[in-house]
Amino acid sequence: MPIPSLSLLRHRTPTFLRHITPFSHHQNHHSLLITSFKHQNQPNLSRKPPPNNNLLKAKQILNSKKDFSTLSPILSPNHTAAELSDSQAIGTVAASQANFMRVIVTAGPSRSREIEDSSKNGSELLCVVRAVLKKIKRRVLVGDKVVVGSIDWVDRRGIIENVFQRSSEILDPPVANVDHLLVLFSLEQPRLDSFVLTRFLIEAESTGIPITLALNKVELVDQEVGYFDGAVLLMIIMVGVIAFVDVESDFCDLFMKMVLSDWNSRLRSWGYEPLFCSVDSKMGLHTLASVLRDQTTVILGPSGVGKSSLINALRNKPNSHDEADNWFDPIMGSKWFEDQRVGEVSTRNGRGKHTTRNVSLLPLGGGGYLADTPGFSQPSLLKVTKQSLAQYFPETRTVLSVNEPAKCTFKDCLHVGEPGCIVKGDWERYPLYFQLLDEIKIREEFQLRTFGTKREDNVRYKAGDMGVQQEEPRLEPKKHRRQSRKRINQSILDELNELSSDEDFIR
Ligand SMILES: Nc1nc2c(ncn2[C@@H]2O[C@H](COP(=O)(O)OP(=O)(O)OP(=O)(O)O)[C@@H](O)[C@H]2O)c(=O)[nH]1
Ligand SMILES: [Zn+2]
Repeated sequence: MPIPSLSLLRHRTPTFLRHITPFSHHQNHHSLLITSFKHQNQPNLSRKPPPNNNLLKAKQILNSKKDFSTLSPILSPNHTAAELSDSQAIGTVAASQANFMRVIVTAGPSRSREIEDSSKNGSELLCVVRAVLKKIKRRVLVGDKVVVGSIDWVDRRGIIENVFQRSSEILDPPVANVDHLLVLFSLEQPRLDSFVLTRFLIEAESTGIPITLALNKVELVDQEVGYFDGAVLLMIIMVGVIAFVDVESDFCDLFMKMVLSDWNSRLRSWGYEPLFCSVDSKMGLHTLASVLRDQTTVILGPSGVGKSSLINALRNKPNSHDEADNWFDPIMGSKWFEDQRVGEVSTRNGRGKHTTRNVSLLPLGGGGYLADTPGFSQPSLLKVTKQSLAQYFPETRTVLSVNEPAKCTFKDCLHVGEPGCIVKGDWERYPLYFQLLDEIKIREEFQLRTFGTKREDNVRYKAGDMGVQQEEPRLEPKKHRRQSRKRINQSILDELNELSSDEDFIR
């Protein structure tokens, strides 16, 4: 069986998305921090404490009350604005440009004389990152919730002093605290393809972040007569005649409804409730706007499906009379949040031209943020293992969780027809599951041969300081760093391509 997707991978940077558990990120970078914290807080029983230990401790506590950005661990989510000094605020990093971060204030100091009300919420601040954070290599990402200090409210400048614990993190584009993924496809130009859609959905599912599926360009469906073959087309016309519709005017409408309802029922059987929309005809945009409200959403989907167009439409249009629209107060002359560049779809292959570049969180009218991602033809699925694949298909996930006590006979069942397997083959995407499973198996076998271990097992967990779980690379003696990861991934892809062309040859 050919593996059509893989040849495309060669030319594109894959999108890795990952979802992280609290405390698991940044551990490598924070050994300095954690050690210093440990020495302050854990009594050293084997040695007599220095006489000024208590004083030192008290001073630290005082300091951290006044300004909680001293050398302390990542802030926990329950720190509140009440602990802020007058020149501090809490905000969200919305964009990063060279050495500057654009922070949008979400909570100002509560007892400030200058800022008596909460009117600073929504203010854009141009910030640099405090030198010590750079020294200890604490990366500040777009999406991070941060404490900004030394704020000049007139010039809108500040210094990022500390970062809050992240609830999630995706890798490409690097965005923290994403709470929603919008998988966007178009019905036409480029035409919706169930395998490509499945790859994007699996990649999105593997992050654990909630997903909304939206299908754009619905108005193009009635123009694309090639959608059905001749026989089906004839049937539709006959149905139209039988139903006494005015074929001239209503044929397109009927045709569109049939296509949409066909996709609707298919996608529902996959476990999704698709939203149909059109940036051009503005259909479905209000529904989308209300789904996105007050969340940080990252849009992903292939190139040319209309991600940038949708962002522009959502940001410029619905509810523009709402007061909530004015919550974002940019610095005069700021341009980073302005319209996203919309690409042209290549007339030759119906694909977009990869116009999206930097990642920014664009403030939405009704509250919340939306981030664009560059459109890739295929996500790599390099984070998905053959054991985890089934749980990223809602169809099998449901069966597996409903039958939790029963389970499959074998612990490591891959659900490909083993005796005693509770996953049956009566679902549309079962063949796609097989196809992806084959691809992942080949990749894992290759990794096993090359690394001597599977990629997932390259990481081991140990209980670190303060009970924090730490990730550590498990390196095979003398085996590590033989080849760069990039080269190994490239050779996996090369091998897969060879395999698929061999199979073509056998046919
Ligand atoms: N007919 C039609 N065209 C649309 C619609 N939405 C977007 N387009 C067009 O589709 C093309 C691609 O749109 P973009 O917004 O650049 O697509 P994208 O997904 O951001 O593409 P990348 O940036 O390459 O990932 C542009 O020519 C848009 O005008 C729609 O609802 N209907
Ligand atoms: Zn099974």
